[in-house]
Amino acid sequence: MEKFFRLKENNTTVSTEIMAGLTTFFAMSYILFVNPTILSLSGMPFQAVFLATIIASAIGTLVMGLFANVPYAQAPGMGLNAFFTFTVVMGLGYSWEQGLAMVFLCGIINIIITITNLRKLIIQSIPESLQHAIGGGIGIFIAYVGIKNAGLLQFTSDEASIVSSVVDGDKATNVVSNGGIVPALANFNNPAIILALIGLVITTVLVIKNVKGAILIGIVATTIIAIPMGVVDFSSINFQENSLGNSIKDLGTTFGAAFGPNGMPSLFSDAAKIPQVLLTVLAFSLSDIFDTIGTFIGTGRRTGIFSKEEEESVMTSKGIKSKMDKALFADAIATTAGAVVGTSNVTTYVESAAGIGAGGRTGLTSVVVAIMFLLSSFLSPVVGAVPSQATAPALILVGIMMMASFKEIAWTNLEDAVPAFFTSIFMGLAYSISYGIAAGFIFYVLIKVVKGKVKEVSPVLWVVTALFIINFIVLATL
Ligand SMILES: Nc1nc2[nH]cnc2c(=O)[nH]1
Repeated sequence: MEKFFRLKENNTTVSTEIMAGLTTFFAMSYILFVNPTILSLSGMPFQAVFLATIIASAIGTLVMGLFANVPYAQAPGMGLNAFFTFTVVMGLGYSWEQGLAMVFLCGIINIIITITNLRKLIIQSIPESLQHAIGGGIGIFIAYVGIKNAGLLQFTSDEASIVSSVVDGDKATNVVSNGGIVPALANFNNPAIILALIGLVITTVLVIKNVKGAILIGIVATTIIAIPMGVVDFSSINFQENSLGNSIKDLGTTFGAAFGPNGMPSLFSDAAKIPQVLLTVLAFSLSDIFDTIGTFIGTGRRTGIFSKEEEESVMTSKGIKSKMDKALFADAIATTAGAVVGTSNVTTYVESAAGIGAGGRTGLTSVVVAIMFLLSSFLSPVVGAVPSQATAPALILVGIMMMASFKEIAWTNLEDAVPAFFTSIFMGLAYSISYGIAAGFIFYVLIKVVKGKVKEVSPVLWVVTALFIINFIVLATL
């Protein structure tokens, strides 16, 4: 174990890595239930997506741990599963099988740009100030995920602002609203939100006091407190209905569906639709590629998981040799594997920062997360019992830690501050890592042009910025 993961060299121990793995797993375990909920709205069977989520996350996370030896975990991303269901299937009218075929193509593009060093060129082209902004922005993003999961905010939409809604019986299951939706502080009048506050206080105190395992202790303590408060009810767990047998039976429907008659072949049968198919694959790819790059730059820099020398060797070395190369490769193959089993894009999760914050430094952390994913195929009801209010404080605190990158940005110089704002704060508000990066790039290029400093914009940055603009125009007109 010591030799394989080089624990001593990375200043860590087996117990720290296990604690970090559990922390990351519980911080991201919501995806086991949220991903099937979102993707099943596209017509995919819930139980099949549940198992596909586990299989794809476990494969991606294991490769990350065993091949790259870094403490990152993977799972289907929350931005792209919504894009899959609400834009590609419901909006553009593709079948979910065709959607999976597009995700598969996106995975192949990811693999190609990773092994041909194109991804390194892209990373190299991101200006230093924007790299720090991405780091701090991911802090805002993850803290915002935590604040929302804790239930600290409520959103009210006036009727005129509702763009579309899905209604099931007398219940709206999905509502899309424009800017007329307004966030506000929630009312502290129910046990769930009071539990979130208790969890936040416990975790803050433990973190400030530098207690070992603070974040995981916070999650466990909050879950235990949730039982007498009635937020978690173990007696209502239905082991029968959520059995592994049921999920395996259903998996046959999604496994390989990307290549069935309703999938890949039908995607290219109508020549008139091919441009739209290619642009949709481009939208998937841009978002996926920049999400991962952002997550690695944002979380790896500050913690030293990817050292300065490592980053430099990434730029000069050929092939897949450095840790970062291997991590990017592990990320690239996970989306492809996910499309085969039946889920939208699998990506490196920002929640990995929670385990890194708890001291995780090697692939052993990821192996623990992968084992937990596999175990949850048997124990899904128990995993589901950890309430989101218990993991939310971990996300908020880790987000705060990541915002330290902001100190590297010259906020008083508007030439730096404007792109940094869009890359970071807007990333959180738009709830998308890659669209934050896109907005940051666009304003960076604009400002350099206006200032007569065009030479400072690398060719790769020009191309990527142009692709993002095309992407936004296409999404607006589809
Ligand atoms: N990097 C990343 N982390 C996530 N955690 C939850 N959803 C996402 C996502 O889309 N990207």
